[in-house]
Amino acid sequence: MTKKEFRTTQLYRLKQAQFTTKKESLALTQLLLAHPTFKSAKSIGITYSGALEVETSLIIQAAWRKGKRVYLPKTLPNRQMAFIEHTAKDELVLSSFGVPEPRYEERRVNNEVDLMIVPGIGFATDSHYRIGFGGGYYDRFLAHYPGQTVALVPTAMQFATAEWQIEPFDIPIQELILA
Ligand SMILES: Nc1nc2c(c(=O)[nH]1)N(C=O)[C@@H](CNc1ccc(C(=O)N[C@@H](CCC(=O)O)C(=O)O)cc1)CN2
Ligand SMILES: Nc1ncnc2c1ncn2[C@@H]1O[C@H](COP(=O)(O)OP(=O)(O)OP(=O)(O)O)[C@@H](O)[C@H]1O
Repeated sequence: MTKKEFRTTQLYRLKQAQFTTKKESLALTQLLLAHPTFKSAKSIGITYSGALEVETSLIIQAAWRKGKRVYLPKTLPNRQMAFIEHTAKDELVLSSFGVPEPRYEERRVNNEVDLMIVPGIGFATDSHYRIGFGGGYYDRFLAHYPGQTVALVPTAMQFATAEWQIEPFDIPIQELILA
């Protein structure tokens, strides 16, 4: 299947499964918090979640409580992203994608966080390939990212093998945490 064809059917599936995904978010959050890579990370990159995704606000709060620094992506022209530090007091703006994003501030950029929690809409549990909403933001970003990558994968996003086409620029995720 082309990525475009896969996205069409997968977004429909995720809409049907959205309450199950939200329920699975709590268990996935607990698995992440117990994970050695998360425990040892001093800085994490994460997004605020959309309606079809694993809920991330509890992860962000837990990371702050444990003294970690939290970075959110600011999307930039040419499908680039910069990760900007997020603290409890700063205000966010709704991006065109529909999730809260920070304002760009050069002195708060860190594109080399210890751990990147990567969103997506489908993950292959054999090869760890992912497919996202189609912006190509993470493929571009991960090509130059030196840290650890992890994804939280609810049942509706799990595929034994990739049913979509894999392209040369696709980058597998190091660790999948499965609901
Ligand atoms: N919660 C969350 N935040 C995230 C992502 C994500 O997957 N999840 N992203 C993961 O990458 C980035 C935003 N991704 C985006 C993906 C597509 C479009 C976009 O412009 N879509 C067009 C149609 C796509 C196209 O160009 O063909 C549109 O909506 O009109 C924008 C942002 C950063 N933040
Ligand atoms: N490393 C890269 N360099 C240049 N272009 C890229 C790179 N990675 C992806 N692209 C471009 O981005 C487009 C979208 O890629 P793809 O369909 O894999 O997005 P995605 O992984 O689903 O989205 P996202 O990473 O934003 O969640 C591709 O058609 C490709 O042209």
